[in-house]
Amino acid sequence: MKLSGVELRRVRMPLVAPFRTSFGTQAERELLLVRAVTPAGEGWGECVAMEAPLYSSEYNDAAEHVLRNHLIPALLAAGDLTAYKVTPLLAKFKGHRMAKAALEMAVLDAELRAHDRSFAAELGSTRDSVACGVSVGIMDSIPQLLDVVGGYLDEGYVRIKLKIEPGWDVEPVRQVRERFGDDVLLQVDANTAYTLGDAPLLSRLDPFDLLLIEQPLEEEDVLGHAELAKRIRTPICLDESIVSARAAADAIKLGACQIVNIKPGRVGGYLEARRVHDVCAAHGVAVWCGGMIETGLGRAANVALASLPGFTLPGDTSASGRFYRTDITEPFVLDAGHLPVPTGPGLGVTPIPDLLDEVTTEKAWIGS
Ligand SMILES: CSCC[C@@H](NC(=O)CCC(=O)O)C(=O)O
Ligand SMILES: [Mg+2]
Repeated sequence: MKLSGVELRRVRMPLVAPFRTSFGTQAERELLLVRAVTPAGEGWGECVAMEAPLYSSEYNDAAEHVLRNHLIPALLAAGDLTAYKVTPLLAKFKGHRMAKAALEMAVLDAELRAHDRSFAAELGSTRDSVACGVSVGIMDSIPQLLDVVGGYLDEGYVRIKLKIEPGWDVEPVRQVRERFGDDVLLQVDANTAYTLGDAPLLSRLDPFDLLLIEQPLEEEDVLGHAELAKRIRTPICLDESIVSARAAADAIKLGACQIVNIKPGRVGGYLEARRVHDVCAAHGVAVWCGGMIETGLGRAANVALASLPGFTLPGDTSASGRFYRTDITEPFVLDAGHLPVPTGPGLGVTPIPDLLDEVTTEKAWIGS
């Protein structure tokens, strides 16, 4: 199919509550949406970069700039286009995986809608719903944390993930275990906040039977994670370090991780995310679907991805209401701790025009 043009939208959505991680606190989500227009119809993509380069080197202004000036023009010039051609066509541009992922997602959505085929069918889904975990930010106090965790368990979430950082790690985990027991599936995410020298501290998490500790060290310290894995019992899961299927294979071979958090935006798209899934499955490594506070668009695609066979751990595929009072699509609502896998063509969801316009701060058209 031919790409007629692409609309870029900057969107700003308030969060229901501030979300604090080891790299900062967010009270709203600024993000970039991509609408790919073809003669056969249109498709939507969501860029998961943040307002500032705090999670990774990407951020919204840079994603918009590289899309507008390099990535979209390359696809406009390509003539006949399919989603599977996007990565090879954009390979000459280094990095910018989240920007590339958003563009590929929009082209894939347009193509699948035109063929009346769902993301789930295309990716290789084997389930019609996925078990959902929830990510809990760093709180002002332990009592506040326990209230929030209790609320999510009452809502039916099947797994709790606690954000940690030096000074907020062992004690919150101990208190959650004491209040809610040993049967709750519990894990922690450090977002690179520790160093190998913290191994003795991190080993104090071992008695709490955590599913995993996510990205304790900085993203480039793969060998450090391999060494840490020898010093603590809690399984190590990598997030920020895994930027491609090749990076996953290397990290697994080096013993740097026993579990992988897959985020399509971080690895350059849903097609590469499936390759990461396949590489991990080949090594017997469990994966789960991470989250980047997506709108219902990215959430729909993530739930489809999370229904592949190797996704054996609950992901951060929470309901729309975890972060947003009003989503820009029909909201994803938890049902007995699960979300249904969208079955409609493409993403299976589309933005609700009035709601999207309410949160749109800028629009730009690139194309004919
Ligand atoms: C937008 S930054 C959030 C990154 C963080 N994501 C979450 O904690 C899950 C957020 C979600 O549920 O969408 C992670 O490192 O895993
Ligand atoms: Mg993480």
